[in-house]
Amino acid sequence: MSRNPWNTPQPAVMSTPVALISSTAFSLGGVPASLAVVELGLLVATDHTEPMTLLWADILGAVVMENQLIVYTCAPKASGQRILSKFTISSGQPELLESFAVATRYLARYPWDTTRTLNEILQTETPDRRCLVLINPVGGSGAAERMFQDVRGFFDAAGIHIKIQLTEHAAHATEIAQTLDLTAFDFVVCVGGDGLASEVVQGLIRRSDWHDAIRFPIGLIPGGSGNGLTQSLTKLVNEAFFPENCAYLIVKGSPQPMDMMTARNDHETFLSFLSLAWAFVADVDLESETYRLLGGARFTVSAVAKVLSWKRWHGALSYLPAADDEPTPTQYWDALPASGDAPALDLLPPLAGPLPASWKTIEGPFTFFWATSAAAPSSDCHLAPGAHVNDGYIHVVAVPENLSLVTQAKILLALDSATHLEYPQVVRIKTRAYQLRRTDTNFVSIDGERFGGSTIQVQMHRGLGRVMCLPY
Ligand SMILES: Nc1ncnc2c1ncn2[C@@H]1O[C@H](COP(=O)(O)OP(=O)(O)OP(=O)(O)O)[C@@H](O)[C@H]1O
Repeated sequence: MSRNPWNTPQPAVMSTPVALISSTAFSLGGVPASLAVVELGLLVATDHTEPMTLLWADILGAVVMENQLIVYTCAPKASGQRILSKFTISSGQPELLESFAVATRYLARYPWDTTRTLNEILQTETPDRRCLVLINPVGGSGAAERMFQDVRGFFDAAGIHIKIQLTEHAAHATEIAQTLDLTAFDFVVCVGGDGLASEVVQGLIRRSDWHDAIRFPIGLIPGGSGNGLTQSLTKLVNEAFFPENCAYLIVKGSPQPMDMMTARNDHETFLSFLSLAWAFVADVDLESETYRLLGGARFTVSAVAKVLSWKRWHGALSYLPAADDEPTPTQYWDALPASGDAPALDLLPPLAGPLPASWKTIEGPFTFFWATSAAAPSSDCHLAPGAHVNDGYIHVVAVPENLSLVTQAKILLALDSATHLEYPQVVRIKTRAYQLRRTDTNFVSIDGERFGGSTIQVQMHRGLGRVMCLPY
């Protein structure tokens, strides 16, 4: 169950609301109206209509224009998609309008707290926020720029100042993140796929101030072909998966801890926030580049070609098993001081050395291997139901055996509905550190990016980074 305070079911109308401020000096559509700031939202009433409540959960902000209070809301439609709309109410009393606007902006941003007095709220101008918006113009089907224009209103309504920058080439987002003045913005928004966000993460972790930089909050709008993190986040807080809802999570949200993993081979390290795919999935992901002109269909075409190729991947998975009764992993920053050149790798054995006695090993051949920190490493694949972006665990889903063409196809098709776990050939493992030793020389795919090496080790760091989201 989500602990998100905004998402608890709320009645549209309060029966006995206690008002923080209320006034009858308003008019709505030319008829006298009353407006009250109550626990659930703004309560509006006229003599001619049923009272209605604009919920704080849906309100993004408010401004005063001439003699009007304009409240921006984004209640979801039946499909769950949030739609930006304006509610306007008039009054001839400018100070009253301003009081309601200040209180609305405050309560739209911070959940109701009875310890704050009206005076405190009215004297606290909610600070504006600033964000850098990075857009990958070639991500997915190339529609990221237009997609951001469609959701930009959510940022404006919430009073967030934005600076837009289009990425001009591969690795541009890494360069930007490496030199970004972290004091100039409150967070960065990536409009693209997981690959764009991954580039930002690589830039942040390569800085000399990495221990501050890696906690710089990242928001995501799904404008790529692989949008696993946004899919996983929306699921966690019971939001529908639409670009508007992802914008809502950013503007109504605050920085939330996000697990990250260090992957290493014998010559480099890579910081991942989502997943490592090897075998079938990695080959399909990386080879689908060849079919980019086909848009989203490129993955299907690439997958069919790969199933028919009858390829198998040889190697061994070794991992630190998680005991059922082990204590919850400690958040990285609670356990370790901000020191060293990079996140500490205390759970991994030397790359060429023997494995710890407590580790287990599964030998291949592997047909399927995907390790994820979130439930959905890709928007249409519910790989590890129940996995949480801040549970401190890596969830490995693998098939360490040969499969018939038919069973392989059935398991792949079952990923969408998470029924793949019902197949006895599918193994699910929970771990904080693992090693993959393999004979093939293909790249694995980490958050959509290529990574090589015959031996790859991965360690989880619980809550190392931060993502903009509603509390989860
Ligand atoms: N202007 C650009 N020109 C070419 N490549 C770019 C540009 N901007 C970003 N990229 C590259 O695009 C890659 C993929 O981006 P992104 O994840 O946003 O989209 P995607 O369609 O989901 O990608 P993927 O190919 O991983 O499925 C990034 O890793 C980045 O290197």
